[in-house]
Amino acid sequence: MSDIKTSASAALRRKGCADDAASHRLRVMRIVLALLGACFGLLALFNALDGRPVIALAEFGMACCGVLLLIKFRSDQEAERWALPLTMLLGAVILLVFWRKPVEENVFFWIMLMPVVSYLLLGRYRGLRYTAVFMTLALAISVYKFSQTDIGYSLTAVFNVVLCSLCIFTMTHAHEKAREQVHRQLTEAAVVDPLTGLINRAGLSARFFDHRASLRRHRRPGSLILLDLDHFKAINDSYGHAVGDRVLIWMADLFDECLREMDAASRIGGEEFALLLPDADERVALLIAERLRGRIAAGGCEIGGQRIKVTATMGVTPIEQDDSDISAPLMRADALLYRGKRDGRDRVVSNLGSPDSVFDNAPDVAGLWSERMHSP
Ligand SMILES: Nc1nc2c(ncn2[C@@H]2O[C@H](COP(=O)(O)OP(=O)(O)OP(=O)(O)O)[C@@H](O)[C@H]2O)c(=O)[nH]1
Repeated sequence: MSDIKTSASAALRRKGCADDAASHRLRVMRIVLALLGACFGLLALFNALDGRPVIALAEFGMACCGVLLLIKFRSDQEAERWALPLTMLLGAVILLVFWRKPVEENVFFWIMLMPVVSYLLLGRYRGLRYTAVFMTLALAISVYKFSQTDIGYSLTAVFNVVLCSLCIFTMTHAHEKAREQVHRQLTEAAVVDPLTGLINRAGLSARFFDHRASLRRHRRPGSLILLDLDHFKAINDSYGHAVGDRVLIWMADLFDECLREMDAASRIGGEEFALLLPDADERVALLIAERLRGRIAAGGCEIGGQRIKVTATMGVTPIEQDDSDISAPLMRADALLYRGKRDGRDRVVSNLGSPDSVFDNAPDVAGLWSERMHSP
């Protein structure tokens, strides 16, 4: 029903506890830049003391670049944008030094660093492609250099570098794959209710932010239905907790049946559900809530051959332009829901009035419903 993965990362990002791909990249990039700055600074110092001022100056320039970029990179977007150019620049510098220097085995160490850096900065797929290209070029340069007479390193050294690089390449790939899997699982677990498979409040909050962006950009309406099962404690007491659980799952299935792809159904409490309906004004949301209420009350829930009477009370509210987060519409819907509970339960309450009074003289109700159910 909802794009759980998108919700998950967005929810975590907004909760500030994300190991989301972009913020992971930003953190890694800052570490890489700090290390490069320090390494080039040290190399510049050694070369200056060793009487090689030109190289020392170039290395000092690289160290300054690293530090400047470290100060500049503050946002996830910048990290995403600069990850590839930075990796390419570093790879190009290493290959250039390797190509230019006739006797320089030290460059081998830097070559072996590249798989790790590219996987960390580019992720699994781009890291794999980039490392493959980089390693092929490095190997081609080694082979070319062997064809030269002034070669400064042995075939054994090259063989060891190739083996070591392959090991690092494979281990980094395996590690990045495992990290991504764990990240995905954790992200999903953080926003999915394990019993019903619906998103939880964090997931709903993420969907709300997505919806709010489109609400502000395109001025599309949106509504929220807060639904609470009536006397659920009595169901648990009469039939047992396991049957209560089955009723909750049945509710989730019902949402799957009655809502569209773009709607977000969430379980935000024990027997409390919130339905975020993008592109539905208050009137349409009221109609949907009333149809849903009718479906729940009419059929009841059949579990293990016995029919369990289930009813629900709902509060319906439109999403307002200035709702800064999901708690604002939730509070409004909760007040309406409370009114419904107080007035006898098994009803839908909105500020428009009762569904009967709103739809009594509306010949377009069936059309409104079918139009909504057939849109994506
Ligand atoms: N089976 C099951 N029961 C749950 C779960 N989470 C909460 N509950 C139960 O849901 C019941 C909620 O009871 P109340 O808050 O009194 O609400 P209610 O009985 O539905 O009464 P009203 O909301 O006033 O109509 C409690 O008995 C909780 O133990 C769950 O995951 N599974």
